[in-house]
Amino acid sequence: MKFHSTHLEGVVRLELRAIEDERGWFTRTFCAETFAAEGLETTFPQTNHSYCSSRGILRGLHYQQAPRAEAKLVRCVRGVIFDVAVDVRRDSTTFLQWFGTELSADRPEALYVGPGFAHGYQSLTDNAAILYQASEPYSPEREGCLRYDDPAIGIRWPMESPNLSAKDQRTPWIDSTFTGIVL
Ligand SMILES: Cc1cn([C@H]2C[C@H](O)[C@@H](COP(=O)(O)OP(=O)(O)O[C@H]3O[C@H](C)C(=O)[C@H](O)[C@H]3O)O2)c(=O)[nH]c1=O
Repeated sequence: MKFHSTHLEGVVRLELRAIEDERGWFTRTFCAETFAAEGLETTFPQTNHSYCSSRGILRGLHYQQAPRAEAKLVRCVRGVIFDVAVDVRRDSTTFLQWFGTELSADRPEALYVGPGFAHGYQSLTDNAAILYQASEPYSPEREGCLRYDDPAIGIRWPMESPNLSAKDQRTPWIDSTFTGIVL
């Protein structure tokens, strides 16, 4: 696997090696030793699988605050999604900057989103799904939310008028009182 840095320190694109044969292909999606050598989290006590029945669904953007700030290793396992990370680390030089990338189940790739980033994704096909490992257990009491269309962040999503959960619809835009999180 190859690790490609992004303009956000802590968000890394993974190019996985597909070993092909007449049956199909095999790829390793995680390796503690390799991740440790890259300075990435290596312990993922939880794995989540989320499915979007139709294109245009947008989940997020969510993050967990310290001491439950979590890294996520995201793989698209069905269809195609647009995956986004937003830097919410208070003292970061890229505070509130975002990175987005398309992930496809047909390509051996993943996105590592480190602690201190809000994460969200939009389904670009019907029946899209992601499988993602989290470095902290689910802690709703520590959850923070950013609105997908917050002008303070300016994310350019591929599809307009997304289908949101009630929780995400209720999420307000941030104002000057939002100072991010400290890890
Ligand atoms: C995340 C999570 C959720 N839940 C329960 C809580 C709700 O009853 C139900 C759906 O939760 P929610 O609407 O927050 O799911 P998403 O909108 O997909 O949220 C996710 O969206 C973006 C993409 C993320 O990166 C986070 O992992 C996560 O916040 O699953 C759990 O029981 N455990 C969990 O780890």
